[in-house]
Amino acid sequence: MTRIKICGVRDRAAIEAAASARADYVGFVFFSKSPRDLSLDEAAGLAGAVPSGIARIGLFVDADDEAIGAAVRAARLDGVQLHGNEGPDRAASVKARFGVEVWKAVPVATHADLAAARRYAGIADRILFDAKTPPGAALPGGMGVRFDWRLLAGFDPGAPWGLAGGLDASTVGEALATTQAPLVDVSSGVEDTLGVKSPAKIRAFCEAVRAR
Ligand SMILES: O=C(O)c1ccccc1NCC(=O)[C@H](O)[C@H](O)COP(=O)(O)O
Repeated sequence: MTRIKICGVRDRAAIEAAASARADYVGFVFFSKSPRDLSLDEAAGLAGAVPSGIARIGLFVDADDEAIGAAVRAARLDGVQLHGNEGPDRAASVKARFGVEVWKAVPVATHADLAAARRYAGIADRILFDAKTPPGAALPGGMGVRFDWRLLAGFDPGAPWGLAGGLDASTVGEALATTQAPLVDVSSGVEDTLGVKSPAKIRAFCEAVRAR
């Protein structure tokens, strides 16, 4: 069954919607430039609202150990998603130090970008293929940008993986048919406005995935 991650949750209604729609993961963003950024206190409060059976993944962009450690403890994170320029050595170091799952986001625009993913095989617990945002973009992810999913057809990164970038309830079926992704990750596609999750869109997204 395709796994689902709802990224960038900021309130209990989004967590409840994700839980009732049987999402597998919720993502907490720890990146001050993001409209989805959470303080440690906010994250700790939200973590308490996540039912067992849903894993909490913290998203970081080139963060240091101090920042990651504080968030892992405050939000009792099950995993860390590295969404910046972290190389394989940094991914390995985060895994060894914090003992949580490590996901590495790999930005994709062309076929050549896929090769980068293999550097994380055997190190990252999951590789997340996300669209490369345009130069000068406000954020390196979470912007509803998609890439050509056909690039992933038949590609084996050598590790568990997932697909992100520009997914929503109306596109995820085609994305899954094209890529056979074992996990899909969505943020802006289940929002009403930037950073504000829609429980109805979360439910519709999960239903579209499960309908496959
Ligand atoms: O969500 C953010 O604000 C964010 C900030 C910095 C790096 C990554 C960020 N989000 C990543 C995601 O939420 C997802 O992994 C992915 O990019 C999908 O986003 P979307 O295209 O909006 O569905």
